[in-house]
Amino acid sequence: MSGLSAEGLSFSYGSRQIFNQIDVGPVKSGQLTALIGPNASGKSTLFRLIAGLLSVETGKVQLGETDLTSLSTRARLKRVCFMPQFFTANAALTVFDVVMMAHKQLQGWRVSEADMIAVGTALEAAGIGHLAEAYVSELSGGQSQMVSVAQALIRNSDVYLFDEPTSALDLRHQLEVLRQIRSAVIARNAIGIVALHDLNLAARFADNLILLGKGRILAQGSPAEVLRKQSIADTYGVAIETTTGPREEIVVHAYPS
Ligand SMILES: Nc1ncnc2c1ncn2[C@@H]1O[C@H](COP(=O)(O)OP(=O)(O)OP(=O)(O)O)[C@@H](O)[C@H]1O
Repeated sequence: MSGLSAEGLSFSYGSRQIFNQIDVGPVKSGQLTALIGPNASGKSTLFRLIAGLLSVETGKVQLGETDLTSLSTRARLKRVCFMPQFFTANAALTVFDVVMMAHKQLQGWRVSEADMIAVGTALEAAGIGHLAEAYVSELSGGQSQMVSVAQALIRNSDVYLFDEPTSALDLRHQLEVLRQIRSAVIARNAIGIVALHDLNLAARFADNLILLGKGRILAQGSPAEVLRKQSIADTYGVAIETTTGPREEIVVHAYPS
């Protein structure tokens, strides 16, 4: 498998056009890419189109040599794992149950000892082993988000799409979850894209950024290439200054323009 790319992608919700013939990527495997852009710029819609949860009007989504738009839903779901922005699950299930369901999805429901161990290990790795027996209806917003990340990372996919996986997390958990996502994507040589609003987290954890604005790809490249004063000012309507942090990462300081 090599990169993920979209060519000539068009999509509308009814009469409302969101994308008109856009090209995305190629997004490389074995590194983390952050999808950034203001509210309503189309990040979730782009993820849903890549995952096949929405159908493209024109264009194709290519994973290496494979045109994903030509695959069956089942085949596509096996290759592309999408973590949505909002967690939904049946309230009568425990955290262990819902992570097991994600693990067994598309594989059949015979649960082996190895499956039990895999889920327990995934929960420990996600730092939520202590929540295994908790009902999902009793979780905080941040705990639910960590369960969603565990559900995604237990899957064995070629492409992982995370829609704002840290929006409900405290500072420590933001860093921990992004570290975990980044290591998993690199270790599996997978394609990983994380939609983020926090440009500093994007600059720190992602190798490449894609800047989306008003349904168009405005920039793609390294944090230094994408986080430029003018493009951020134009896209977000704020003034920014950038400095270099202690780990050579770009740090964005934003001010109302
Ligand atoms: N089901 C839908 N029906 C109609 N319009 C929709 C639907 N979902 C999203 N939209 C519209 O599509 C546009 C892009 O929305 P999308 O959720 O993809 O943006 P986003 O960049 O993920 O936003 P945010 O950062 O606020 O989560 C918005 O204008 C939104 O109102």
